[in-house]
Formats: sequence, structure tokens, C-alpha cells
Amino acid sequence: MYKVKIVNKSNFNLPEYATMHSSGVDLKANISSVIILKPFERKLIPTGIFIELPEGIEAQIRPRSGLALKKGISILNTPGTIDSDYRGEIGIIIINLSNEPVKIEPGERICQMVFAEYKRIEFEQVESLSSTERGAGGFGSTGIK
Ligand SMILES: O=c1ccn([C@H]2C[C@H](O)[C@@H](COP(=O)(O)OP(=O)(O)OP(=O)(O)O)O2)c(=O)[nH]1
Repeated sequence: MYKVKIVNKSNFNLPEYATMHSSGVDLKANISSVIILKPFERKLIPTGIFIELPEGIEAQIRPRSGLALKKGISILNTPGTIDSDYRGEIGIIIINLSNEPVKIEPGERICQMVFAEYKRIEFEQVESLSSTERGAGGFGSTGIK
């Protein structure tokens, strides 16, 4: 069980998985009135959710495909990273990538949060790295088809 504190402006419960095998839980806009985003405007939307994650687990904030397709809304820093030592309110940096103003309603499900294991590593400074087939090739070096 992960500990969750909820601050509630728009009447909601614990984050929920929409179906039995959804990867992420949806987070809702914790706002008291409608927000309108002008074209290409961005805003930090509070979720009312504070979470205590165990060490070794991060939460990733990802856009919802339906909102992207229907309204042209995305998340500017996707995937947003929620660190396991963060104790503040999770905020969502929404951006309107459409040419029309877009409404965000109180309680609207604005993003999804996926939990993932991460590794912390130690660095050692060296003069050269091992050779590989790819080497320094990247950015399309293997072609298109
Ligand atoms: O979409 C996001 C991204 C981050 N955070 C919170 C949780 C995260 O643990 C903290 C710091 O995020 P990040 O490391 O991405 O921010 P930073 O710009 O590097 O700021 P900081 O100097 O506070 O680490 O902000 C959110 O609420 N929503």
C-alpha cells in the first residue's frame, strides 16, 4: 500500500485504475472552477494528490491519448517525474497544442500516473568506453526501412 493524502476541491477519492489491466491511474484536476487554456498556453494544474512512494519507485506523469486526440492537450514535460522523496502536491503541466481555446473542468481526468522501478548508479570517470557495433552512430544512422 502506498500512502496518499488527498486535498479535495472537486469531490474525488483515491486514484483508481480505469480497467483491471490499466497501466496507470488517472489523476483529476483539483480546481474549483473551469480553466480555459488559450492556444499554446500552459498551466500548472493541481491534482489534490500527495503521495509517499517507497525508495526505488518513481511515478511518471503521462498524457491521456483521448485528450490529446480530441482536444489537442498534452503534458509539457512528459513523462513528468515524481520522486520518491517528494511530499508536495502533484501538479500537472498541461499545454494546449491546438489552435482553439480548451476547457478543463473541475474533477476532469487530465493525465495518468504510472509507477516504475528505477536504478540509481554510481559513476566512474574513464578515458575510453568499450567498442560496439553501433559505436557513435545514432539519430537515424541505421536508416529508415
Ligand atoms: O510533472 C511533474 C513533475 C514534477 N513534479 C514534482 C514532483 C517531483 O519530485 C518534483 C521535482 O520534479 P523535477 O525533478 O522534474 O523538477 P526540477 O525542475 O528538476 O526541480 P527540482 O529542482 O525541485 O528537482 O516536482 C510534479 O508534481 N509534477
